[in-house]
Amino acid sequence: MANRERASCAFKATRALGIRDEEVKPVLLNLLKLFDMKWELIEAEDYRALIDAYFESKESKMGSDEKSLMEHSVYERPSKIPHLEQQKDQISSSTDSLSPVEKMIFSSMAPKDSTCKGASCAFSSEQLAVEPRSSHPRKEKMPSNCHTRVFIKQRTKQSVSDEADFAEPPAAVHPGNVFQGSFVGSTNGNNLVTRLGSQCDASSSKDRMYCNSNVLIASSTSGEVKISLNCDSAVRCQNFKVPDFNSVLKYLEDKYLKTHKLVTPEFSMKTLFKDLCECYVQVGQLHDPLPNNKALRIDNSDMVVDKKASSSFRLPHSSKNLLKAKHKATACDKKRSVRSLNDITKGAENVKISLVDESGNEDFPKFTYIPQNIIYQNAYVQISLARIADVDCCSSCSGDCLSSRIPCACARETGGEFAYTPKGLLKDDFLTACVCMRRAPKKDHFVYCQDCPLERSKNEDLPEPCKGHLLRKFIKECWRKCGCHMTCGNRVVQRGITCDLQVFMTPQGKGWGLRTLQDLPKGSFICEYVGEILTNTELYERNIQIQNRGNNRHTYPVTLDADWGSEKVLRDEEALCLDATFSGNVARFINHRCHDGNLIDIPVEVETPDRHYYHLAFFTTRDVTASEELTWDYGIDFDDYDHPIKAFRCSCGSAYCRGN
Ligand SMILES: C[S@@+](CC[C@H](N)C(=O)[O-])C[C@H]1O[C@@H](n2cnc3c(N)ncnc32)[C@H](O)[C@@H]1O
Repeated sequence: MANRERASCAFKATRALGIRDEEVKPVLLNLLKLFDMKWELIEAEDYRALIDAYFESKESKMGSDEKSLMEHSVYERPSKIPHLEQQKDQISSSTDSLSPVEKMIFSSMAPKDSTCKGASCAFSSEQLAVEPRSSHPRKEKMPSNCHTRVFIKQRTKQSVSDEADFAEPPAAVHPGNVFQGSFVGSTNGNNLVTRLGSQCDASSSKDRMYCNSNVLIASSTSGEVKISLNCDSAVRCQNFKVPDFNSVLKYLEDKYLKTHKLVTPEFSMKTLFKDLCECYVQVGQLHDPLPNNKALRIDNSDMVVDKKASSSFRLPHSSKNLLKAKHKATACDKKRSVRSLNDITKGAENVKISLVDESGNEDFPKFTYIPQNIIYQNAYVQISLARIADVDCCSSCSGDCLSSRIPCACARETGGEFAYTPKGLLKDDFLTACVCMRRAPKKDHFVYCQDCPLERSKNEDLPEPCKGHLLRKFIKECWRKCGCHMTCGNRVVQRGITCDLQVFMTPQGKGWGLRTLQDLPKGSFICEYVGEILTNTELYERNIQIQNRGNNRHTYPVTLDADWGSEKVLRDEEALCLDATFSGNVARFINHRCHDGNLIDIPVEVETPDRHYYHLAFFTTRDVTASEELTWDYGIDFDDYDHPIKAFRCSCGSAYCRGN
């Protein structure tokens, strides 16, 4: 790959964390210099060297107040990359810059000439990586098979057993010993060093040299506590991969919850740490614990917190409860961490779609990701090649229909012209017509049902007359029976998502939202609205069930049937709707904006020649810049109090807001 491409990939990775390209650029240039243009060192582990360096540079530019604010309330920096640390050749060989506690840990853990021998590993002060406390990045070196470790630092004056928020990011994580032993404590003036591990004898420096120092806790009267975990038995496991620490914590938490371990009288911090080490080793061997299904349920149990965005060693909330720590409110309590998922689609789309919660407070959404519509139960969607007549397809075409002089049969729907440009964007005229029909509909843009299913759902006995349904312009894409290639320019929606999207927690209280991580020109296809296809009857029953459970709906079903508004009476068990509440794609996160949303939903006919079933696709109504939230007008009548789905109080921020 050329430098330019590699740089743009690096920016993509940092954009995913909400960092602007201009801020990353100087850091990237510095790193390239430092690493002698060795891109692979920067790209390793999802650009962690770059992200690390970015935060270091940010911290070094800040005043101390700002620094502590950042440490306590905004981001938690990703952890160091151990093997990169080894590669940096400017290595500090002294402990001068270490805090008293750090020095104490090093000097008590092993003598300076200690070595690594197979699985048994002792550290020298030079060998241990230390999370820099100063704003100046310090280069560290570690022995090759002792390349990871954990440091946990607490800034409050509590004892370690009260610890409930291990908020400092780990410097590195090392596969080491599963420990089996007892506490051994030693005091040194105002400082206390505690070691856990059966094979250690704190009184013997010789033993210490080769002992399997499993947990070392050091505290000082200034309130600083450091905990070092060493689980080096994992070194012996051939298939061990350094796990994400949040996954380890979740694993441990689940284990405890299942067995009610914490309520047993045997509970102690020692056993907790022992278990933590064991879980570390276990998760390190479970490389791909989840089957890569097309549709996987996302819930907290298979949540993997992205290392990049959340490498801090922080106990999940329920773990905090489990610890039952009497935790006094301190500045540390308020510390939040960016929590993220690397890909909510779990590989089901062409592109990864990340999710970030910069507030660090939210539960991840629970739903099943599906990349294509699925029929819930009774919806009658008839897809068959036999139903597509020759006039409904372009079987004699080849290659790219857009390049042919005469538009093929598939362009008939869009007035004999294709809806797309050769660049895959919606043509301006077509888009403008769609937007105008939506934002300034004329009388003749509405159709009225004789017996409206929507009104029936509001009042079955005495339905009001139909209020009218907006006519829609359709796109017709080429499909299987067409002779053209899959790369034909008239196949945009069916090729799926191609842009860089991210689900994020909106700061305006709208819940999760969707944003773009790249600039998007007007007319770009974003995604389809994917969900379960239900009949109107099924949707009605589902709404009642949701209400009976005392819940409000959080997703908005859309009507998916152009027969609505037709002359014939549309029966409830025929009318189709799309609901993404339980199963859906990324579109379920797109929030509403009154009138001037930057997206519009347009029906697309793909595999059926009629409009009983169609796809609903989102396109940008204007140029959209990277990091802008994507929104569309749900078409809600906020004054319709009889509507089966209660409207929310709108905080779209539009000058034309109808619902606040
Ligand atoms: C399709 S979902 C969008 C994703 C949703 N925010 C979430 O967290 O899953 C629709 C729901 O989002 C919220 N929402 C969407 N647009 C909103 C707006 N403009 N103001 C307030 N809440 C909004 C409402 O709770 C609505 O029921």
